Amino acid sequence: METDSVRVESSLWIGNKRYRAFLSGWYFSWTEIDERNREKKTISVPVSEVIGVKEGRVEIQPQKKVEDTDLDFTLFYVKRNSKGKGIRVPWSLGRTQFCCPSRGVRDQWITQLRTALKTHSPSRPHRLLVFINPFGGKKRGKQIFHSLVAPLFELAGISSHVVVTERANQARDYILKKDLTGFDGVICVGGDGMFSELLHGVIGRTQQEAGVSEHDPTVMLQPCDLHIGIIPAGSTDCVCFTTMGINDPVTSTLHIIIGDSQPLDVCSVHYQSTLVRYFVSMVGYGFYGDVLAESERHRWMGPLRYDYSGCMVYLCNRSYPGQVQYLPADSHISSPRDNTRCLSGCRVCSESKERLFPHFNSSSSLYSANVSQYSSELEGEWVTIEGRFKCISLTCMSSSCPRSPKGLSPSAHLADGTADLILVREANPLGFLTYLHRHTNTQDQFDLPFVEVYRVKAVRFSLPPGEGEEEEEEEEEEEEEYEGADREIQASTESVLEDPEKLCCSNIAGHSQQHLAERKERGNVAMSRVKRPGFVCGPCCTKPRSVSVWNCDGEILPHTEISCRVHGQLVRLFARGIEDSTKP
Ligand SMILES: CCCCCCCCCCCCC/C=C/[C@@H](O)[C@H](COP(=O)(O)O)NC(=O)CCCCCCCCCCCCCCC
Ligand SMILES: Nc1ncnc2c1ncn2[C@@H]1O[C@H](COP(=O)(O)OP(=O)(O)O)[C@@H](O)[C@H]1O
Ligand SMILES: [Ca+2]
Repeated sequence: METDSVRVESSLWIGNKRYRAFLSGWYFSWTEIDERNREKKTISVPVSEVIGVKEGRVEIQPQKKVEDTDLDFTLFYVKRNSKGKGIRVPWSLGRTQFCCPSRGVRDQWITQLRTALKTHSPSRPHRLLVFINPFGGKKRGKQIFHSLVAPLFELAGISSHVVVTERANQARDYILKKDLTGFDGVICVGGDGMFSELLHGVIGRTQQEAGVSEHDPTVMLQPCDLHIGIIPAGSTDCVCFTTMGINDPVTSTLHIIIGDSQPLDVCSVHYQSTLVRYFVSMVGYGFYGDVLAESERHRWMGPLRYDYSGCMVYLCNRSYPGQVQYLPADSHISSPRDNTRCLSGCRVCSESKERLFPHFNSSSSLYSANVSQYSSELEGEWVTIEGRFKCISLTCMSSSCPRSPKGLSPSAHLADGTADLILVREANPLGFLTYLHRHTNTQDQFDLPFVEVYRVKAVRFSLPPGEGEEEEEEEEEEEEEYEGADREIQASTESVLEDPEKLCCSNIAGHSQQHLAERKERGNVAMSRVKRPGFVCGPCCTKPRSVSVWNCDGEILPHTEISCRVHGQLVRLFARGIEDSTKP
C-alpha cells in the first residue's frame, strides 16, 4: 500500500476480481484490472458522499457482520438510482465489500477513509433531535422512521433522541423551551404541518436568544443555525418535494447524514403589530383557503381530502373582493416568468447572500443584526391592485408537490429573498379549471388573461371598505357591551367550541380542534364571525360570500387583513435543492 498526504493506493479484491483502489483528494475510486493488467471500468465516490466504513462484511439490514475476516472492509455510500420520475432520481445506500491483501492494509484503508471523511465532510451532524407525528399522512411516521431512517443513522454513527408527539405543537414547544445543547439539527417525520412546527420552534428560539422581537414587522430577524431535516410522511409534503425534488424517506435521510445545507426564505405574516405565523411554501386566499377549510371537515379521508374538497370548492365558483399591495423585488435579478428553475447550486440564490446580509462577517461567522436592526429590504414603492379574485397566493419557493411537479410558481427561488405573488382574477369556471390544470402539465399557468404574477419582497391585503376587520372588531366590542342580549349567538358559539364539526356557518369552518381550543383558551374566537350575515354553509351553498380565509402552509389564519414579508435565507435545511440528474 502506497500512502502520502494526498494519495492512498493499493490492490483490492471485490469477489474474485482485482481492482486498483485510490483515495486522492476528495474522491475514493476503484478500477477493475483484468488478467492482462489492463484497466477497465472505474467507479468513483466523492468522500463527501461516503456514509460509513465498517470492518468485515456487513449487511445493511439487519445491520450485522455476516463474516468477519481480518482482510475485509465494507464501504457504504450514496448511490444514485438509474431511474426516476422527473429530473431528480432517488438516492439509495450503495455497498461494496473489499478484500485486502493483508490485515495491515485493511486497517490502513479504514483509518485513511475515516480521516478523509472527517476532513472533507466537517458539517455532518453527530446528534439529532427527531420528532415523529404518528398521525400525519397515512399514519406511517413511526414505521418509516424505525425501518428506513434509524438503521441509516446508526450506520453513519449519528445518535438521535426521538420524540413521538402526543399533541399538536408539542414539537414546537419542545424546541422553544428545552435544552438543546449538543444537537446539530432537528428532524421531523411528518408533513408540512409538522415541518411548520419545527420552523416556528427554531425561528422563535433563535430570536429569543438574540433578543429580537418577532412581533415587530420591520425588524431584521436573526438567521437560524440549527438545521432542519424533513423525512416525508405527510399528505402534501410540499416543502420536502420543493427542496429535494422528490418525496422519499431514504433520499432525505442520506442528505441529512452527509450534512447538506440549503438556505431557505421564510415569510412572516403579521396582523397589525402581532406576528401571526411564518410560512415557507404558501399563503393563499380564496380557492386554497376554501379548500383547506373544507378539507379539515374530511380529515378522515387522509391525503385524498384535498382532492375531494378541491372539487367541491371548484364547483362553488366563488370570487372575493379585496385590495392587494406589494413591494416589488428588483426585476433585473430575476422574474417569475424568466423560465429558469432553481436547481442545486442555483446562481441567483448564491448571489443573493451578499445583498441579504451586507453586514455578514465571515471571519466571526456572526450576522451583526445590531448593525442594521431594521431591514433595508423594506425600501421601495408599494403598488396597489384592487379587484375581485378567485385566488391570491404568495409563495416563497416554487411549492411543487407530487400533485403539481412544477408548482405554484415554477421559476421561484428557494433562497433569493423574494416571493411570488399570484393574482387570479374573477374568471369563468372553465378558465379557472384551465389555470388549475396547467399546474399539472408543461403549459404556462401565468399565460392566461386573468392571471398576474409579481416577484415581491412584501405584501399587504385588505378588505373593501365596510368589510374590514377593524370594523368587525368594533362590532365585536359592541356585542360585548350588550352582553347577554344575544343569547342565541352565545349558545351557538359554545356548542361550536364543544364540537367544531358544527362550524359550517362561519369563515373559521376549517379550524382544527386544537386550534379552536387554543383560541378558546386565549378567549379570542371572534364571536361576531360565528354567525355573521353573509357567511354561509359549506361549499354546497349558493348564497354569495364576501370573505374567504387564508391558508398558510396548511393552517387557517385567524385574520384576514394581513401583511407578509420575506426574510431571505432565514433557516437552513439538510438539503441541496433539486439535483438535476439528467446532467452529468
Ligand atoms: C385539475 C387539477 C388541479 C390541480 C391543482 C394543483 C394545485 C397544486 C398547488 C399546490 C400548492 C401546495 C402548497 C402546499 C400546501 C401545504 O402546505 C398544505 C398542507 O399540507 P399537509 O396536509 O401535508 O400538511 N396543503 C394544502 O393546503 C393543500 C392544498 C391543496 C390544494 C389542492 C387542490 C386540488 C384541486 C383539485 C381541483 C379539481 C377541480 C376539478 C373540477 C372538476
Ligand atoms: N400527536 C399529534 N396529535 C395530533 N396532532 C398532531 C400530533 N403531532 C402533530 N400534530 C399536528 O398535526 C398536523 C398535521 O400533521 P402533518 O404531519 O403535517 O400531516 P399531514 O400532512 O397529513 O397534514 C400538524 O399541524 C401538527 O401540528
Ligand atoms: Ca424565494
